[in-house]
Amino acid sequence: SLHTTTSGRRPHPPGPSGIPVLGALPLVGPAPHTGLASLARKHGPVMYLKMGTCGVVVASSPGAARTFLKALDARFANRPAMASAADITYGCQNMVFANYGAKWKLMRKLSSVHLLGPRALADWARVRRDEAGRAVRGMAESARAGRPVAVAELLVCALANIVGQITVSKRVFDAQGDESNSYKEMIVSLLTGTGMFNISDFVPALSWLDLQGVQAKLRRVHSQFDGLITKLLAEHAATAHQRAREGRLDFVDKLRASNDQDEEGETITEVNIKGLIFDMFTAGTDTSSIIVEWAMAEMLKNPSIMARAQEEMDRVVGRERRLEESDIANLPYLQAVCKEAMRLHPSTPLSLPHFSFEECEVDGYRVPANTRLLINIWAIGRDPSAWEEPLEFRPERFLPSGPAAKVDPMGNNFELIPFGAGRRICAGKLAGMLFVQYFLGTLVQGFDWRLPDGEEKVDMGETFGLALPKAVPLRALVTPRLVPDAYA
Ligand code: HEM
Repeated sequence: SLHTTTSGRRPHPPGPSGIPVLGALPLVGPAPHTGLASLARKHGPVMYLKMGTCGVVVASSPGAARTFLKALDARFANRPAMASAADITYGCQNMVFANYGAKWKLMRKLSSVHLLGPRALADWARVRRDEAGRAVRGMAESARAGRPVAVAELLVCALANIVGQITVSKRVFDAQGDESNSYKEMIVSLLTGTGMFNISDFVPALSWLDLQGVQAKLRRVHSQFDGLITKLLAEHAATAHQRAREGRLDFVDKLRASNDQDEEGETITEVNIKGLIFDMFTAGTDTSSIIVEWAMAEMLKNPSIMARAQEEMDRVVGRERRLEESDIANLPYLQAVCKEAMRLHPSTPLSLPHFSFEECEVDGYRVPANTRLLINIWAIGRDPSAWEEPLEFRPERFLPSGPAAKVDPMGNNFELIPFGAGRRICAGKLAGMLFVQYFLGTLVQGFDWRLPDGEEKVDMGETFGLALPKAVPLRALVTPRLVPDAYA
């Protein structure tokens, strides 16, 4: 038949042929999400290519994502061994890069029960309200001083303080400034380093050369980060008695306690604990802040969208008090803005790589065992067969009367999968959604926004890594719009 080669085996899905050794790597270019999207326009939504010695399959349409993350989800639930990942994640003993197996399951379950599931999230509401309050006070101060607000830095700082409190009972940064800047730099270097198409990962024979210098840089940043985590854990140990006496255990306390219950013979080691803290600080902070920053940039570019969002705030919340999380359900336009920002600016454009256990068949083609799977979330959100005017920032499409009213981003509708889908879907999707809605809402309700004098246009360029932040961080001037008491 058409799909049988002379050897009697089915062929791989279509794709570009590359050059010796590097394969298709040079075709992908420095911004792989766009490079792979243009290759997919030529070769199709299920594309197979060689990157170095590795086989890679790329899904670039909602239908292709459904095939891999629903029909074939179990077979692709592993993670590839990546040199750049092993260097920064305690040899993949964290959750994000763990192989699909009993240890991963246990880490995921404990994280959900004690940190990221609906009940745990409700328990930490006070921490989020507190940090949003501090952020708002800091912004009111910037307003008085006529100083622009650096949106991403402000948010990363607030989110890291939330993560610090719920994992190890510690606010990690007292104020914005040098300390939070260096922390943000650490995260950014880690995310850009891991997301980069690292030649060593694809051509293991060349890995000792570290051609791009990625691993050396990652190892440096990682040892800095490990220093921070080690210090936090030492302080944490010193105050364990007090927390036990007062009955207010944090995530790390609960992880340790879970070992006494001997879950199916699996235990959480001290290295796993470090790995999980690392995951929460990296996966849990810059992802949400990137989306809020993009949403603010889009609204500064489109003032009528900002006006509509603020009009909704005035009607539903008023100006006498700050937004609360319980208001979000009554703010459909805010929700629509968040979805639209996630569609056009997903924080992890190629998701995280998956890896197949065994050979399988897709649309009559053969995908071998040990193939990497990339889901081009970025291209899917801009797919013209799924979205009207895909490049326009138009929150109205998600309103109850709009064409995408029923599309939710939680992994059920494959045209919008900012958190991925299936077994490996983002473990923090509820927290991420809440962070984005609550913090974006707080910024929009609390302040009027304008660009600093002399800046006429918002720069909308992207920087590619594992995450996709704005190339130029957004800075803007704010004016309070609530009664003064609301900022106290
Ligand atoms: C809006 C914010 C966020 C976005 C867009 C996002 C997106 C993603 C994506 C695309 C993945 C990969 C899914 C896959 O492999 O198929 C992922 C994995 C993960 N995320 Fe998130 N994330 C966000 C926030 C968070 C938060 C707040 C946390 C925790 C505090 C978190 C923790 C994780 C973890 C632990 C994984 C690995 C799951 C696994 O491998 O089983 N994320 N996220």
